[in-house]
Amino acid sequence: MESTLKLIVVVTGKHGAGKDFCGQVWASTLEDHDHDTRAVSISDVTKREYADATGTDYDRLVFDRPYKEHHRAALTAFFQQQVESRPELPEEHFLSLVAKDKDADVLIITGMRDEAPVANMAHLVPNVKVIEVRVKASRIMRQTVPGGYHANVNDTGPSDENCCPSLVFGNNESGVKAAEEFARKHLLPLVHEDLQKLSDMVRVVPDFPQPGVNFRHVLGISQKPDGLALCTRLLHSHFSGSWPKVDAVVCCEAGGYVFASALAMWADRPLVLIRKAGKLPPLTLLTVKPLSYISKLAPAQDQEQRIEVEQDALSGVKSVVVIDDVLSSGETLCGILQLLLQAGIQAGHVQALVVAEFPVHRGRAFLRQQGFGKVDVQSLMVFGGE
Ligand SMILES: O=P(O)(O)OC[C@H]1O[C@H](OP(=O)(O)OP(=O)(O)O)[C@H](O)[C@@H]1O
Ligand SMILES: Nc1ncnc2[nH]cnc12
Repeated sequence: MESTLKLIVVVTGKHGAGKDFCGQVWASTLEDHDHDTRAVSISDVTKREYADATGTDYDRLVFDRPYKEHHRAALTAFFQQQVESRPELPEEHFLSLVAKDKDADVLIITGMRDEAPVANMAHLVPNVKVIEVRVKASRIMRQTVPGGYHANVNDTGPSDENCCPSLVFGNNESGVKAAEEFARKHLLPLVHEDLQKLSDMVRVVPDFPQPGVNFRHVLGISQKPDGLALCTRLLHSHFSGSWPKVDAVVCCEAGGYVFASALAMWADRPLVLIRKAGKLPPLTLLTVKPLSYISKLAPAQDQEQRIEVEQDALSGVKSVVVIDDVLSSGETLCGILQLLLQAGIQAGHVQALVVAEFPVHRGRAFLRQQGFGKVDVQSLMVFGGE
Protein backbone atom coordinates (compact mmCIF):
# COMPACT_ATOMS: atom_id res chain seq x y z
CA MET A 1 0.00 0.00 0.00
CA GLU A 2 1.48 3.38 -1.10
CA SER A 3 1.37 5.61 1.97
CA THR A 4 2.89 8.78 3.39
CA LEU A 5 2.22 7.75 6.98
CA LYS A 6 5.23 8.12 9.26
CA LEU A 7 3.69 7.71 12.68
CA ILE A 8 0.66 6.02 14.23
CA VAL A 9 -0.15 6.96 17.81
CA VAL A 10 -2.48 4.52 19.57
CA VAL A 11 -4.06 6.25 22.55
CA THR A 12 -5.03 3.93 25.41
CA GLY A 13 -6.28 4.46 28.95
CA LYS A 14 -9.17 3.85 31.28
CA HIS A 15 -12.73 4.87 30.59
CA GLY A 16 -13.10 8.63 31.04
CA ALA A 17 -9.34 9.38 31.11
CA GLY A 18 -9.72 11.84 28.24
CA LYS A 19 -8.31 9.80 25.34
CA ASP A 20 -10.42 11.44 22.61
CA PHE A 21 -9.76 14.89 24.04
CA CYS A 22 -5.99 14.25 24.06
CA GLY A 23 -6.10 12.77 20.56
CA GLN A 24 -7.78 15.94 19.25
CA VAL A 25 -5.34 18.30 21.00
CA TRP A 26 -2.29 16.32 19.84
CA ALA A 27 -3.60 16.28 16.29
CA SER A 28 -4.07 20.03 16.19
CA THR A 29 -0.65 20.64 17.78
CA LEU A 30 1.03 18.49 15.11
CA GLU A 31 -1.06 20.23 12.43
CA ASP A 32 0.22 23.59 13.73
CA HIS A 33 3.71 22.29 12.97
CA ASP A 34 2.80 21.34 9.40
CA HIS A 35 2.25 17.61 9.90
CA ASP A 36 -0.95 16.43 8.26
CA THR A 37 -2.54 14.62 11.21
CA ARG A 38 -5.86 12.78 11.57
CA ALA A 39 -7.47 11.70 14.83
CA VAL A 40 -9.87 8.78 14.44
CA SER A 41 -11.64 6.30 16.68
CA ILE A 42 -11.36 2.64 15.77
CA SER A 43 -14.57 1.90 17.70
CA ASP A 44 -16.54 3.94 15.14
CA VAL A 45 -16.36 0.94 12.81
CA THR A 46 -18.00 -1.24 15.47
CA LYS A 47 -20.52 1.49 16.29
CA ARG A 48 -21.63 1.60 12.68
CA GLU A 49 -22.04 -2.18 12.52
CA TYR A 50 -23.86 -2.18 15.90
CA ALA A 51 -26.19 0.61 14.72
CA ASP A 52 -26.98 -1.32 11.53
CA ALA A 53 -27.61 -4.55 13.44
CA THR A 54 -29.74 -3.04 16.22
CA GLY A 55 -31.41 -0.05 14.57
CA THR A 56 -29.74 2.39 16.98
CA ASP A 57 -28.64 5.86 15.90
CA TYR A 58 -24.97 5.86 14.77
CA ASP A 59 -24.53 9.63 15.07
CA ARG A 60 -25.84 9.60 18.63
CA LEU A 61 -23.53 6.68 19.47
CA VAL A 62 -20.61 8.87 18.41
CA PHE A 63 -21.63 12.34 19.57
CA ASP A 64 -24.23 11.96 22.33
CA ARG A 65 -22.39 10.93 25.52
CA PRO A 66 -25.39 9.79 27.63
CA TYR A 67 -26.77 7.83 24.67
CA LYS A 68 -23.34 6.20 24.16
CA GLU A 69 -23.11 5.39 27.90
CA HIS A 70 -26.52 3.77 27.73
CA HIS A 71 -25.33 1.48 24.93
CA ARG A 72 -21.76 0.93 26.21
CA ALA A 73 -22.24 -2.56 27.71
CA ALA A 74 -24.24 -3.81 24.72
CA LEU A 75 -21.65 -2.38 22.31
CA THR A 76 -18.84 -4.13 24.17
CA ALA A 77 -20.73 -7.43 24.11
CA PHE A 78 -21.44 -6.94 20.39
CA PHE A 79 -17.73 -6.41 19.63
CA GLN A 80 -16.68 -9.39 21.77
CA GLN A 81 -19.17 -11.60 19.97
CA GLN A 82 -17.89 -10.41 16.59
CA VAL A 83 -14.28 -11.15 17.59
CA GLU A 84 -15.24 -14.61 18.81
CA SER A 85 -16.50 -15.54 15.37
CA ARG A 86 -13.81 -13.52 13.50
CA PRO A 87 -10.62 -13.32 15.60
CA GLU A 88 -8.85 -11.31 12.90
CA LEU A 89 -11.42 -8.47 13.19
CA PRO A 90 -9.25 -6.08 15.31
CA GLU A 91 -6.49 -6.29 12.66
CA GLU A 92 -9.04 -5.71 9.89
CA HIS A 93 -10.43 -2.62 11.64
CA PHE A 94 -6.91 -1.30 12.19
CA LEU A 95 -5.95 -1.81 8.55
CA SER A 96 -9.15 -0.21 7.28
CA LEU A 97 -8.42 2.95 9.30
CA VAL A 98 -4.86 3.06 8.02
CA ALA A 99 -6.03 2.59 4.43
CA LYS A 100 -8.48 5.50 4.76
CA ASP A 101 -5.84 7.93 6.04
CA LYS A 102 -2.76 6.61 4.29
CA ASP A 103 -2.10 10.03 2.73
CA ALA A 104 -1.65 11.71 6.15
CA ASP A 105 1.69 12.05 7.99
CA VAL A 106 0.40 11.05 11.40
CA LEU A 107 -2.62 9.01 12.45
CA ILE A 108 -3.90 9.16 16.02
CA ILE A 109 -6.14 6.22 16.91
CA THR A 110 -8.38 6.04 19.97
CA GLY A 111 -10.82 3.34 21.04
CA MET A 112 -8.49 0.37 20.53
CA ARG A 113 -9.10 -2.44 23.03
CA ASP A 114 -5.98 -4.43 22.35
CA GLU A 115 -3.76 -5.21 25.38
CA ALA A 116 -0.50 -4.55 23.55
CA PRO A 117 -1.30 -2.63 20.36
CA VAL A 118 2.31 -2.08 19.26
CA ALA A 119 3.36 -5.72 19.73
CA ASN A 120 0.18 -6.95 18.05
CA MET A 121 -0.35 -4.48 15.19
CA ALA A 122 2.95 -2.86 14.15
CA HIS A 123 3.90 -5.69 11.79
CA LEU A 124 0.79 -4.90 9.72
CA VAL A 125 2.28 -1.49 8.80
CA PRO A 126 5.99 -2.34 8.79
CA ASN A 127 7.26 0.98 7.40
CA VAL A 128 5.37 3.12 9.90
CA LYS A 129 6.42 3.79 13.46
CA VAL A 130 3.63 2.73 15.83
CA ILE A 131 3.61 3.90 19.44
CA GLU A 132 1.17 3.56 22.32
CA VAL A 133 0.49 6.57 24.52
CA ARG A 134 -1.34 5.73 27.73
CA VAL A 135 -3.51 8.54 29.11
CA LYS A 136 -3.78 8.41 32.88
CA ALA A 137 -6.10 10.48 35.01
CA SER A 138 -7.17 10.22 38.63
CA ARG A 139 -10.66 8.90 39.41
CA ILE A 140 -11.68 12.41 40.58
CA MET A 141 -10.54 13.84 37.26
CA ARG A 142 -12.33 11.09 35.32
CA GLN A 143 -15.56 11.86 37.19
CA THR A 144 -15.44 15.44 35.94
CA VAL A 145 -15.49 14.37 32.28
CA PRO A 146 -19.02 14.81 30.89
CA GLY A 147 -20.56 11.34 30.84
CA GLY A 148 -17.22 10.11 32.24
CA TYR A 149 -16.44 7.52 34.91
CA HIS A 150 -19.34 5.44 36.24
CA ALA A 151 -18.83 3.07 39.13
CA ASN A 152 -20.81 0.39 37.33
CA VAL A 153 -18.69 0.51 34.17
CA ASN A 154 -15.98 -2.11 33.73
CA ASP A 155 -13.06 0.06 34.84
CA THR A 156 -10.07 -2.21 34.44
CA GLY A 157 -8.64 -0.41 31.38
CA PRO A 158 -5.40 -1.60 29.80
CA SER A 159 -3.21 -3.71 32.05
CA ASP A 160 0.45 -2.98 32.89
CA GLU A 161 1.08 -6.64 33.70
CA ASN A 162 3.05 -7.77 30.63
CA CYS A 163 3.17 -4.68 28.49
CA CYS A 164 4.57 -1.21 28.64
CA PRO A 165 3.17 1.81 26.79
CA SER A 166 5.70 3.82 24.77
CA LEU A 167 4.74 7.01 26.62
CA VAL A 168 2.43 8.02 29.45
CA PHE A 169 0.51 11.29 29.63
CA GLY A 170 -0.87 12.37 33.01
CA ASN A 171 -4.12 14.13 32.11
CA ASN A 172 -4.57 15.76 35.50
CA GLU A 173 -3.69 19.37 35.16
CA SER A 174 -4.47 22.30 32.97
CA GLY A 175 -6.17 20.40 30.13
CA VAL A 176 -5.30 21.76 26.70
CA LYS A 177 -2.01 23.41 27.69
CA ALA A 178 -0.52 20.28 29.25
CA ALA A 179 -1.64 18.13 26.30
CA GLU A 180 -0.14 20.60 23.79
CA GLU A 181 3.11 20.68 25.71
CA PHE A 182 3.21 16.85 25.71
CA ALA A 183 2.74 16.76 21.92
CA ARG A 184 5.51 19.31 21.38
CA LYS A 185 7.93 17.56 23.71
CA HIS A 186 7.24 13.89 22.93
CA LEU A 187 5.42 13.54 19.58
CA LEU A 188 7.07 16.16 17.39
CA PRO A 189 10.56 14.60 17.78
CA LEU A 190 9.14 11.36 16.34
CA VAL A 191 8.47 13.06 13.01
CA HIS A 192 11.53 15.31 13.02
CA GLU A 193 13.47 15.53 9.77
CA ASP A 194 16.66 14.33 11.53
CA LEU A 195 15.15 10.83 11.58
CA GLN A 196 14.75 10.95 7.82
CA LYS A 197 18.36 12.14 7.58
CA LEU A 198 19.43 9.13 9.64
CA SER A 199 17.28 6.80 7.56
CA ASP A 200 18.87 8.15 4.36
CA MET A 201 22.25 7.04 5.71
CA VAL A 202 21.15 3.39 5.74
CA ARG A 203 22.34 1.75 2.55
CA VAL A 204 20.01 -0.88 1.10
CA VAL A 205 21.88 -3.91 -0.23
CA PRO A 206 19.70 -6.18 -2.39
CA ASP A 207 20.06 -9.95 -2.13
CA PHE A 208 22.30 -9.95 0.93
CA PRO A 209 23.00 -12.18 2.83
CA GLN A 210 20.57 -14.23 0.72
CA PRO A 211 18.66 -13.72 -2.51
CA GLY A 212 15.40 -11.89 -1.85
CA VAL A 213 16.61 -10.01 1.26
CA ASN A 214 17.05 -6.26 1.10
CA PHE A 215 19.74 -5.80 3.72
CA ARG A 216 19.65 -2.43 5.52
CA HIS A 217 23.15 -1.58 6.57
CA VAL A 218 22.25 0.03 9.90
CA LEU A 219 25.77 -0.32 11.33
CA GLY A 220 27.01 1.53 8.23
CA ILE A 221 25.57 4.76 9.71
CA SER A 222 28.70 4.89 11.87
CA GLN A 223 30.88 4.92 8.72
CA LYS A 224 29.12 7.97 7.25
CA PRO A 225 30.41 11.48 7.93
CA ASP A 226 28.61 12.71 11.08
CA GLY A 227 26.55 9.48 11.17
CA LEU A 228 27.64 8.32 14.59
CA ALA A 229 27.24 11.80 16.07
CA LEU A 230 23.70 12.20 14.66
CA CYS A 231 22.66 8.73 15.79
CA THR A 232 24.11 9.21 19.28
CA ARG A 233 22.36 12.57 19.68
CA LEU A 234 19.03 11.06 18.59
CA LEU A 235 19.38 8.01 20.86
CA HIS A 236 20.14 10.34 23.75
CA SER A 237 17.21 12.67 23.13
CA HIS A 238 14.65 9.98 22.21
CA PHE A 239 15.17 8.09 25.44
CA SER A 240 11.95 8.68 27.36
CA GLY A 241 13.45 7.88 30.78
CA SER A 242 15.76 9.93 32.94
CA TRP A 243 19.47 9.51 32.23
CA PRO A 244 20.63 10.31 35.80
CA LYS A 245 18.55 7.33 36.99
CA VAL A 246 20.29 4.93 34.58
CA ASP A 247 23.07 2.91 36.26
CA ALA A 248 24.57 1.43 33.08
CA VAL A 249 24.33 1.11 29.32
CA VAL A 250 24.25 -2.58 28.35
CA CYS A 251 25.15 -3.92 24.90
CA CYS A 252 25.93 -7.17 23.10
CA GLU A 253 28.65 -7.65 20.51
CA ALA A 254 29.15 -6.68 17.79
CA GLY A 255 26.60 -4.26 16.32
CA GLY A 256 25.42 -2.93 19.68
CA TYR A 257 28.95 -1.99 20.81
CA VAL A 258 29.38 0.83 18.31
CA PHE A 259 26.28 2.85 19.18
CA ALA A 260 26.29 1.95 22.90
CA SER A 261 29.91 3.09 23.38
CA ALA A 262 29.29 6.48 21.85
CA LEU A 263 26.04 6.93 23.77
CA ALA A 264 27.51 5.82 27.11
CA MET A 265 30.20 8.46 26.72
CA TRP A 266 27.68 11.12 25.72
CA ALA A 267 25.34 10.26 28.61
CA ASP A 268 28.25 9.77 31.02
CA ARG A 269 27.11 6.28 32.08
CA PRO A 270 29.25 3.13 32.46
CA LEU A 271 29.12 0.40 29.83
CA VAL A 272 28.33 -3.26 30.49
CA LEU A 273 29.54 -5.56 27.71
CA ILE A 274 27.97 -8.88 26.72
CA ARG A 275 30.20 -11.15 24.62
CA LYS A 276 30.14 -14.50 22.96
CA ALA A 277 31.07 -17.13 25.58
CA GLY A 278 34.73 -17.74 26.40
CA LYS A 279 35.92 -14.17 25.81
CA LEU A 280 35.23 -12.57 29.18
CA PRO A 281 37.13 -13.56 32.34
CA PRO A 282 35.28 -15.33 35.21
CA LEU A 283 33.02 -14.99 37.09
CA THR A 284 30.41 -14.72 34.37
CA LEU A 285 26.68 -15.29 33.87
CA LEU A 286 25.81 -17.30 30.77
CA THR A 287 22.78 -17.91 28.58
CA VAL A 288 22.18 -19.82 25.36
CA LYS A 289 20.16 -18.13 22.62
CA PRO A 290 19.14 -18.86 19.03
CA LEU A 291 20.84 -16.76 16.35
CA SER A 292 19.42 -13.39 15.33
CA TYR A 293 17.12 -13.30 12.30
CA ILE A 294 19.83 -11.99 9.99
CA SER A 295 22.57 -14.35 11.26
CA LYS A 296 20.32 -17.34 10.59
CA LEU A 297 20.41 -16.35 6.92
CA ALA A 298 24.21 -16.32 6.74
CA PRO A 299 26.06 -19.38 5.37
CA ALA A 300 25.94 -22.52 7.50
CA GLN A 301 26.80 -22.12 11.15
CA ASP A 302 25.56 -23.24 14.59
CA GLN A 303 21.97 -22.29 15.19
CA GLU A 304 22.68 -21.36 18.82
CA GLN A 305 24.97 -18.92 20.53
CA ARG A 306 26.27 -18.75 24.11
CA ILE A 307 26.63 -15.23 25.45
CA GLU A 308 28.12 -14.02 28.72
CA VAL A 309 28.43 -11.01 30.98
CA GLU A 310 30.81 -10.45 33.88
CA GLN A 311 29.00 -10.74 37.21
CA ASP A 312 30.93 -7.85 38.72
CA ALA A 313 29.98 -5.51 35.91
CA LEU A 314 26.35 -5.74 37.06
CA SER A 315 26.84 -5.74 40.81
CA GLY A 316 24.90 -2.89 42.42
CA VAL A 317 23.26 -2.07 39.08
CA LYS A 318 19.48 -1.65 39.37
CA SER A 319 18.35 0.19 36.27
CA VAL A 320 19.79 -0.17 32.77
CA VAL A 321 19.34 0.91 29.18
CA VAL A 322 20.07 -1.76 26.57
CA ILE A 323 21.35 -0.39 23.28
CA ASP A 324 21.43 -2.33 20.03
CA ASP A 325 21.68 -1.46 16.36
CA VAL A 326 18.76 -3.69 15.31
CA LEU A 327 15.66 -5.38 16.74
CA SER A 328 14.07 -7.97 14.49
CA SER A 329 13.12 -11.42 15.88
CA GLY A 330 13.88 -10.27 19.44
CA GLU A 331 16.15 -13.29 20.14
CA THR A 332 19.16 -11.11 20.94
CA LEU A 333 17.28 -8.73 23.22
CA CYS A 334 15.64 -11.71 24.91
CA GLY A 335 19.07 -13.27 25.57
CA ILE A 336 20.30 -9.97 27.04
CA LEU A 337 17.19 -9.72 29.26
CA GLN A 338 17.73 -13.27 30.49
CA LEU A 339 21.27 -12.39 31.56
CA LEU A 340 20.01 -9.24 33.30
CA LEU A 341 17.37 -11.30 35.09
CA GLN A 342 20.05 -13.72 36.31
CA ALA A 343 21.80 -10.67 37.74
CA GLY A 344 18.59 -9.70 39.57
CA ILE A 345 17.53 -6.89 37.22
CA GLN A 346 13.79 -7.18 36.53
CA ALA A 347 12.09 -6.26 33.24
CA GLY A 348 10.45 -3.18 34.81
CA HIS A 349 13.93 -1.68 35.40
CA VAL A 350 15.12 -2.16 31.83
CA GLN A 351 14.60 0.12 28.88
CA ALA A 352 15.78 -0.87 25.42
CA LEU A 353 16.64 1.56 22.69
CA VAL A 354 17.48 0.37 19.19
CA VAL A 355 18.55 2.27 16.12
CA ALA A 356 16.32 0.30 13.72
CA GLU A 357 13.45 -2.12 14.18
CA PHE A 358 12.06 -4.59 11.64
CA PRO A 359 8.49 -5.08 12.94
CA VAL A 360 7.69 -7.82 10.41
CA HIS A 361 9.81 -10.21 12.46
CA ARG A 362 7.55 -9.67 15.50
CA GLY A 363 10.30 -9.05 18.06
CA ARG A 364 7.95 -7.30 20.48
CA ALA A 365 5.39 -10.11 20.38
CA PHE A 366 8.19 -12.62 21.04
CA LEU A 367 9.44 -10.62 24.03
CA ARG A 368 5.90 -10.56 25.48
CA GLN A 369 5.59 -14.33 25.01
CA GLN A 370 8.84 -14.74 26.94
CA GLY A 371 7.48 -12.64 29.83
CA PHE A 372 9.45 -9.49 28.93
CA GLY A 373 6.49 -7.38 27.82
CA LYS A 374 7.18 -4.91 30.63
CA VAL A 375 10.44 -3.84 29.04
CA ASP A 376 10.08 -0.42 27.48
CA VAL A 377 11.38 -0.83 23.91
CA GLN A 378 11.90 2.20 21.69
CA SER A 379 13.33 2.43 18.21
CA LEU A 380 14.55 5.43 16.23
CA MET A 381 13.57 4.01 12.81
CA VAL A 382 11.43 1.20 11.47
CA PHE A 383 11.95 -0.69 8.22
CA GLY A 384 9.80 -3.12 6.29
CA GLY A 385 11.15 -6.55 5.62
CA GLU A 386 10.94 -6.55 1.83
O1 LIG B 1 16.24 -9.31 16.99
P1 LIG B 1 17.25 -10.25 16.41
O2 LIG B 1 16.70 -11.15 15.35
O3 LIG B 1 18.01 -10.98 17.47
O4 LIG B 1 18.28 -9.33 15.63
C1 LIG B 1 19.02 -8.30 16.20
C2 LIG B 1 20.47 -8.60 16.27
O5 LIG B 1 20.99 -8.94 14.97
C3 LIG B 1 22.28 -8.37 14.83
O6 LIG B 1 23.24 -9.11 15.54
P2 LIG B 1 23.89 -10.49 15.12
O7 LIG B 1 23.43 -11.54 16.10
O8 LIG B 1 23.61 -10.79 13.70
O9 LIG B 1 25.40 -10.32 15.44
P3 LIG B 1 26.44 -9.14 15.16
O10 LIG B 1 25.99 -7.95 15.93
O11 LIG B 1 27.68 -9.71 15.70
O12 LIG B 1 26.43 -8.92 13.70
C4 LIG B 1 22.13 -7.04 15.53
O13 LIG B 1 23.38 -6.51 15.95
C5 LIG B 1 21.22 -7.36 16.71
O14 LIG B 1 21.94 -7.62 17.89
N1 LIG C 1 16.56 -6.55 6.07
C1 LIG C 1 17.38 -6.50 7.11
N2 LIG C 1 18.52 -5.78 7.05
C2 LIG C 1 19.34 -5.73 8.13
N3 LIG C 1 19.11 -6.33 9.30
C3 LIG C 1 17.99 -7.06 9.40
N4 LIG C 1 17.49 -7.77 10.40
C4 LIG C 1 16.33 -8.29 9.98
N5 LIG C 1 16.06 -7.95 8.73
C5 LIG C 1 17.09 -7.17 8.33
